[in-house]
Amino acid sequence: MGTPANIIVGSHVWVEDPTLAWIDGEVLSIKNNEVHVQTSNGKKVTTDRSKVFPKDMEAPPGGVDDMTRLSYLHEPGVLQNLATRYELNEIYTYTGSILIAVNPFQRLPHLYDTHMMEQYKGADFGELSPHVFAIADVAYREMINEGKNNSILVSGESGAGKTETTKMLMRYLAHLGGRSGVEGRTVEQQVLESNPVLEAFGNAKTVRNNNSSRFGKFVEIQFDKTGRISGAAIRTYLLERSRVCQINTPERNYHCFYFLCAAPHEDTQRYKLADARSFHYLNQSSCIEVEGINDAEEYLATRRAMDIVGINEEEQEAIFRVVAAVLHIGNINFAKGKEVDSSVIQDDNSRFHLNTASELLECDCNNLEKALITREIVTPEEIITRTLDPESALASRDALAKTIYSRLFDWIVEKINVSIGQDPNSKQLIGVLDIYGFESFKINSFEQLCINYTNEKLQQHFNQHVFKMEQEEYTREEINWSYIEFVDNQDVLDLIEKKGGLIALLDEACMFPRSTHETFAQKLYTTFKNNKRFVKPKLSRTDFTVVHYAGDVTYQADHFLDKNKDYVVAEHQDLLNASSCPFVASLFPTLPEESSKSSKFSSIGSRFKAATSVSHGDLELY
Ligand SMILES: Nc1ncnc2c1ncn2[C@@H]1O[C@H](COP(=O)(O)OP(=O)(O)OP(=O)(O)O)[C@@H](O)[C@H]1O
Repeated sequence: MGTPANIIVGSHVWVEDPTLAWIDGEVLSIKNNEVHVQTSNGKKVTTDRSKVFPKDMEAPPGGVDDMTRLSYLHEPGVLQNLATRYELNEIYTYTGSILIAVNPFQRLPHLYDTHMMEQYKGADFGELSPHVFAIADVAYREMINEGKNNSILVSGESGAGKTETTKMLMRYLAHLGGRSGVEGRTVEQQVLESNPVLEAFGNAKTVRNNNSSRFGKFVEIQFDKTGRISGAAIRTYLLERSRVCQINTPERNYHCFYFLCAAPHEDTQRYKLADARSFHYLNQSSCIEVEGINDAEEYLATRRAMDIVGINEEEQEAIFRVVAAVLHIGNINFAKGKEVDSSVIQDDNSRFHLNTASELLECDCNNLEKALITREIVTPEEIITRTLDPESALASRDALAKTIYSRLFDWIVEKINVSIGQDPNSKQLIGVLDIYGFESFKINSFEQLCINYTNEKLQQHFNQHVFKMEQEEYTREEINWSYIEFVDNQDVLDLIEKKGGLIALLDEACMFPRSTHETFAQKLYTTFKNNKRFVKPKLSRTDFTVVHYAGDVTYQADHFLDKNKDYVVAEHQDLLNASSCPFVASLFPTLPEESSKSSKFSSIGSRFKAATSVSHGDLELY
């Protein structure tokens, strides 16, 4: 990064610090590659020359509003600039045409009022202080003036402020393209008002964020010829299904479960609900209440928001019935049956939850029981019914809960789209993509691979467009510059998405009945033995490391096969398709003959691969 500066005795520099990340200081002496630095907090540090970065002593005290104006574009310089501005409540900073937002963790209403919106309307980019409105304004103006579709990408780690930023972008676009004096609710109002509904069903408290979105979102705003908003569509992907059945302290399950348990008595009674602590899907974590969230109030607010987005009373009733059913399903436990590898409903308590779940889903209770503890195997000659041991029955139970919940979420998104309405004649659109940033945890699974793969794609987009564009501009303007080095990540993408790559091998493993996560991992080890971007960790039989552009991430292959398979167990499909509740039956429509005969497996990884190319297909990204 940047040009290596001449560091001599007396130079002001930055060195790494274990607690502060970076600390400034002065070079005392240099021996070969060893640099001795007196830091500003009174310590003496010895470090390698390659880890010492020059400090710009002439940097303005309030920082610069565009990082490209920094004398040294290195990590400590960038962080120092952001920190200086943050101290002054300047949360936005440009890097060329990219906006960096630092979460203020406090409401700053003056930044987002109508007066502010008016200021940014039509202002030249860079004329005013960096702001999310300026980004939306460029996207809108270019669309109007040049007829270009645009896409704004909002990325960052969990809790960084993506959802808030997306809301501000939408608000500003609604301000520019909104219609006044239209009867009823306008498209833009509906898009904004759909947020509380999506958040109730798709957000949860995580370690980092009390209201973390557990799905990716692409909002497409359509405009008519005059630049007025004429339609919108929301596409969501990769809802974290595992959260429905498994959570750890201090996280929570999806908000709607707690909202419903805190609903007025007549509602909880109708769904036979009790305290949230009595449900297995919620009490695996000791966190039931969240500071700042009043579940009882949120329940009513969610109902109101559903009214607004066109989900009628009857549909709301059905939605919450399904949510309650998922909770009851989670409380069904199994004991060993008389026969080998068989199971029975554990006790009266479990039977109560089984009965209640079947009442709420309006499906046959015996069939529900059968669907949980047996599995039919279709062979060319006959249909064999196999019993499941208690462990497999639990897995079957959780699979059912996850399927029901994710179908419910998809239904809600679809319903919002229908009620907002699309404009089939729209030729112009602005897309806002709110996507998780790069993730690397202690334990990384299939979800992290999908997320990091998307980020590799986005990184490549930046490499190809932003860096190249900037460099071409410098060359055109004959500015003397040194190449900004960027890491080409095509080889990581090849490893993941190419024919014979990671996703293809995973799909292949999912199709062979005898594959296990061990055989899958072994296949990866042999196939990518000489791949620079792939590492087999020592002493591990199932972990693998991918050398991503942002760092190494070690994935645990354990649940990859299951997580990649998006299939509905045939018994579950038949059971719910036969529900006498039209709403529940509509979540499980009869499959066309063709696909029901063939394998029901559809790969989430491959779908994700397709989605990442669609979402930034031919759109211009910011
Ligand atoms: N511009 C802002 N002004 C005020 N508060 C903000 C702003 N941006 C973020 N926050 C605060 O930070 C919290 C987390 O932000 P947000 O939910 O947008 O993060 P996120 O990046 O979408 O996280 P996740 O990926 O977990 O969904 C918000 O609930 C809000 O309290």
